Amino acid sequence: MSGEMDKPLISRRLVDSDGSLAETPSKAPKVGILGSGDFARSLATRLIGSGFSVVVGSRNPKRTAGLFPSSAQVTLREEAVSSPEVIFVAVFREHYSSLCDLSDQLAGKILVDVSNPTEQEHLQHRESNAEYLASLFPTCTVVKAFNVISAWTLQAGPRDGNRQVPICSDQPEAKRTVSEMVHAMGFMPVDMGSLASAREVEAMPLRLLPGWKVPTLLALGLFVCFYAYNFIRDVLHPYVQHGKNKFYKLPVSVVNTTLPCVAYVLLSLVYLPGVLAATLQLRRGTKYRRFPDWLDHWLQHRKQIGLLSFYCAALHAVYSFCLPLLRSSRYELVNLAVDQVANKSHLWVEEEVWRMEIYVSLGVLALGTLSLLAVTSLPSIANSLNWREFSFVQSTLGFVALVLTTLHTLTYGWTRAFEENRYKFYLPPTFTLTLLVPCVVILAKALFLLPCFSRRLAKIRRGWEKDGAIKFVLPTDHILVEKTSHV
Ligand SMILES: Cc1cc2nc3c(=O)[nH]c(=O)nc-3n(C[C@H](O)[C@H](O)[C@H](O)COP(=O)(O)OP(=O)(O)OC[C@H]3O[C@@H](n4cnc5c(N)ncnc54)[C@H](O)[C@@H]3O)c2cc1C
Ligand SMILES: NC(=O)C1=CN([C@@H]2O[C@H](COP(=O)(O)OP(=O)(O)OC[C@H]3O[C@@H](n4cnc5c(N)ncnc54)[C@H](OP(=O)(O)O)[C@@H]3O)[C@@H](O)[C@H]2O)C=CC1
Ligand code: HEM
Ligand SMILES: [Cu+2]
Ligand SMILES: [Fe+3]
Repeated sequence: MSGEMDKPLISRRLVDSDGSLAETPSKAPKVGILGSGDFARSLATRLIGSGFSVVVGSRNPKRTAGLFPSSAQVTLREEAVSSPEVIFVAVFREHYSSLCDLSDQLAGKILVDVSNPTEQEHLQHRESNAEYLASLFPTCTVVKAFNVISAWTLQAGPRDGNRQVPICSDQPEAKRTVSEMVHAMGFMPVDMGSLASAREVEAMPLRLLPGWKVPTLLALGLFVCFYAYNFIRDVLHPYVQHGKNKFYKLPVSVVNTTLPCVAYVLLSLVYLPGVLAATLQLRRGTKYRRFPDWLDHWLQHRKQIGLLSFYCAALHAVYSFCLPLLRSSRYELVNLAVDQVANKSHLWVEEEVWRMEIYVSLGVLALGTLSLLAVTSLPSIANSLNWREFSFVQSTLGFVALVLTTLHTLTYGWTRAFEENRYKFYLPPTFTLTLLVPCVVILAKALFLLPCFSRRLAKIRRGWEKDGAIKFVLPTDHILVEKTSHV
C-alpha cells in the first residue's frame, strides 16, 4: 500500500457546504473506524490519502495493526471511539450488539453505517441495518453511506467504477458532515433523504440490471424458437428426407440464420409499442388517459430491446463476414468448380450477383444506422444532444434502419417465398416469418403519415380532446404518474 494511495486526493482541504473548496484547519480531522476487516482497511487507506487522520478500534489491535497503513492508529475499541466525532461502523449487522458496551462513549456522535445485507437478510428484516443501528444507539446520529462502494473501489480510488455515494440520515447537519467527507474522498454524495430511505439504499447493491431482465428473456426466447425452427428446416429435414448429414451447420450456419431473425424481430418490437400507443390515442381522442400497464412497461423497455437487437445484428454481421472463411464453404466452392470444369460451363447468374450485391449493401447500411442509435444511447453523448436531435436519431433514423433491414431481408429472400422446394416439412423459409411484425409497423407508420391521421394525432398530442374543451384530469394514482411514458 504505497505510492499512489499515500498521496492525498484533495490534500488538506475540505469541501465547503456551498461546494467550493475551503482550507481546513492545519490539524487533520480525526475519523474513527470500528472493525478491522477488508472494508475498514480500504476505508482507512482512502481516508488517510484524503487528508484525514484515522483511528481504528479493534477487539484485537495487536493482531490487526500490521494490516493498516502506518499512519493509522490501531487501538482497542473503547479508546478509538473517545475523540473522533464521526465513527464508521465497519462490522456486520449481527455484531452491532457487541458495540453496546461502548454506548456511553458514543453518545452524541455520528455513526456511519456502511453495511450491506445479503439478499436473504434483506428479505428477512423489515428494518434496515441503519435503522437497527439507530435503535441500538438512540443517543447517536446514524448516517447511511458508502454501502454501494466496494472495498476494492475504495482502494483503487474513484477513477474507475461508480462514483456516486447515496447518503441518508434524519439529521441534516450530520448528513452534511459525511457528504463533505465523501466529497473530499473523491466521490459524489447523492442525498437520499431521511433514514427511512436506508432500506432502499441497502437494496441498491442487490440489484442486477433490473431493466434488462424481460428484454433479455425475450431475446433468448426468440433465439431458442428460431434456432429450433432453423434446425428442423436446415438440418433435420435433409437428414430425415434425404439421409444427408448437415450437422456441421449447427455452430455457424444455423446461428447465422437465427441471429438476424432475432435482431430484426426485436427491432420491430422497439417501434411497435409507439404505433400501438398512437392507435390508442387516436381511438380515445385524448392523451390524458393512462396506457394499459403492459404497454407502459413495453414503452419503458424499448432502449434495452433496441440495444439487444443491435447486439444480435452486430454478431450477425461478423458471422456473415466469416462465411467465406469456413472450410465447408471452400469445399462447396471447389466442388462447384470441378463440376463446371467437367461440364465446361461458365457460371455467372446475373440476377444472383445483383441480388447479393444489393442485400449485403443494404445490410451494411442498416447496421451503420443502428450504430448511430447505439452510440447516442450512451449517456455522455445523449447529454450533448437536445431533445429534438435525440428524437431524430432514435425515432426517425431508427425507423430508417427498420426499413433498410426490411429491404435487406426482402432482397435476400427474393422469390424464395414462392418456390415450392423451399418449404421443408411444409415450413416456409425463416425470413418470411420475420417479415410479419416489421411490415405491420411500417404500414401503420405510413398510415399515420396520411394528413387525416397525422393532423388529428398532432392535435391530440398538443392537448386537444375529442369531447371539446381541454381538460387536465389528474390520474387517481399519483405515485404512478412519474413512471408513466408519454409518446
Ligand atoms: C440501438 C438502439 C438504441 C436505442 N437507445 C435508446 C435510448 O438510449 N433511449 C431510448 O429512449 N430509446 C432507445 N432506443 C429505442 C427507440 O429508438 C426509441 O424508443 C425511439 O424513440 C422509439 O421511436 P418511436 O418513434 O417508436 O417512438 P416515440 O419517439 O416515442 O414516438 C412515437 C410517435 O409519436 C410521435 N411523437 C412523439 N412525441 C410527440 C409529440 N410530443 N408531438 C407529436 N408527435 C410526437 C413520433 O414522431 C412518433 O411517430 C434504442 C433503439 C435501438 C435500436
Ligand atoms: N467488503 C466490501 O467490499 C464491503 C463491505 N461493506 C460492509 O462493511 C462491513 C464490514 O465488511 P468487511 O470489512 O468486508 O468484513 P470483515 O469480515 O472483513 O470484517 C468485519 C470486522 O468485524 C469485526 N468482527 C468480526 N466478528 C465480530 C464479532 N463477533 N463481534 C464484534 N466484531 C466482530 C472484526 O473486527 P475486529 O476483529 O477488529 O474487532 C472484523 O474485522 C459489513 O457490514 C459489510 O456489509 C460494505 C460495502 C462493501
Ligand atoms: C454488415 C451488415 C450485414 C451483413 C454483411 C449482412 C449479411 C447477410 C447475409 C450474408 C445474409 C444471408 C445469410 C445466410 O446465407 O443464411 C443475411 C440475411 C439476413 N440478414 Fe443480414 N447482414 C447485415 C446486417 C443486417 C442487419 C442490421 C439486420 C437486422 C437488424 C439483418 C437481418 C437479416 C435477416 C433477417 C436475414 C435473413 C435471415 C434468414 O432468414 O436466413 N442483417 N444478411
Ligand atoms: Cu418489463
Ligand atoms: Fe421493469
